[in-house]
Amino acid sequence: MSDPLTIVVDIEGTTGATGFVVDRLYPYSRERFAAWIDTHAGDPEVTRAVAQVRDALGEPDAGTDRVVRALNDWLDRDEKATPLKTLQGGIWAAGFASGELTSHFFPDVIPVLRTWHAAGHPMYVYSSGSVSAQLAWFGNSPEGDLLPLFEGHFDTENAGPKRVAASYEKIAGAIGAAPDRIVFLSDLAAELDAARAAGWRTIGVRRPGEPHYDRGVGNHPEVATFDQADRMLQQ
Ligand SMILES: CSCCC(=O)C(=O)COP(=O)(O)O
Ligand SMILES: [Mg+2]
Repeated sequence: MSDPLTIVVDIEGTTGATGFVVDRLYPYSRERFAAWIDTHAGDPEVTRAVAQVRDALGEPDAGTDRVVRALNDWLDRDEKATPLKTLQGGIWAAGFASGELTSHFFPDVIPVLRTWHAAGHPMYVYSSGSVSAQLAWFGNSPEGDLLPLFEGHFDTENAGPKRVAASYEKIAGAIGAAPDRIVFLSDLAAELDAARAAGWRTIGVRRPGEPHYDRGVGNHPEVATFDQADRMLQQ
């Protein structure tokens, strides 16, 4: 018998509502970028992210105001730029640690994640949200700490962009699993296409009410809930 499939999940639109991220988390970070950058000037993660913003702008001497403007422009366009995600991750992690933020999951998700873990499926997260954001998110769920369910976390910094096949090849190498023994669940066809191009199995999560619903998930096997995904994996 073959090893259990490795399951990799996206966050926004797949395990939780896009609206929660955009309406709750994004404003939370927007209000705090300037103070965060100025009060964490000695933090290497912040220094690196600010340098990446300056590089992207082509303005090596950009001050905090200019950097914050760039971050907010990316937020307005929902551009998943790595330095934006790094800085958001630090700000959100502090918000989760203080109890100001709690994460959000669709009601079908946590029970199925527990079932998959109990059945021996190694599970990972791959999100544009930074690894620090992911750790805070899964560590502070309405049902407590979900981190023990996962073997590891990938983001655009340690794996690369989510619409590029090479990122999935890199993750498969890091996990040490054969590509055709990994299944990726995401709400975005472009991400699923990239995973499939790397040889992964794919499941498109298409939830009524989500902003990407009308776009569909291309020609990937499609579910509306994690219960349906669980049944699909058992076939
Ligand atoms: C707690 S992670 C925050 C979500 C986020 O910032 C994001 O961009 C999610 O994108 P995903 O790749 O999970 O769709
Ligand atoms: Mg998503």
